[in-house]
Amino acid sequence: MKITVLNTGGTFNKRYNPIKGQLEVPNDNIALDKIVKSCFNVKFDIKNIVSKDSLEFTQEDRETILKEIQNSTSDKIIIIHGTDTVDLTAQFIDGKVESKKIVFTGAMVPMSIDEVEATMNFSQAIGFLNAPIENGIYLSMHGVVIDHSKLKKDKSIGQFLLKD
Ligand SMILES: NC(=O)C[C@H](N)C(=O)O
Repeated sequence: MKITVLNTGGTFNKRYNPIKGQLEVPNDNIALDKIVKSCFNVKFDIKNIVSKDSLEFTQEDRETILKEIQNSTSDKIIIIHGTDTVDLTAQFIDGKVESKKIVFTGAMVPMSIDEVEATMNFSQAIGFLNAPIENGIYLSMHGVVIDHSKLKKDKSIGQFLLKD
């Protein structure tokens, strides 16, 4: 199986910069590389297209993501995205892409601080894409992979919960 991964930054990728004394979104794929090296049955094509906290995303960044999806020859795409505005990007993409299975994911805690949550959110996206699913725009967070419109970040508790 082949999966394209578009890395757009977010907390998933953040690492501590000891010189500046702060967490930063790096423009590399070190967090992802760590996970995919255990996926012996999947061939990944990983592309770093935006490296930002998603609170700083502009319309141009969302256009960049859309263009990458539309130009991709792959029909299975995972997008690593910051959790604060992943809903906005998923809504923007919705209706503009056909014949693809797109799964957005991210993390509340950087992979560099605690690997569990980021690895779970990403791995469940892989498992989902392994199944015979319909084309669509999905979100993979905190134990579910579901149509993006059905899962929402509760900012007061830092959890993605199913909408009623
Ligand atoms: N957990 C996160 O990813 C939050 C971060 N502010 C972002 O949206 O990039």
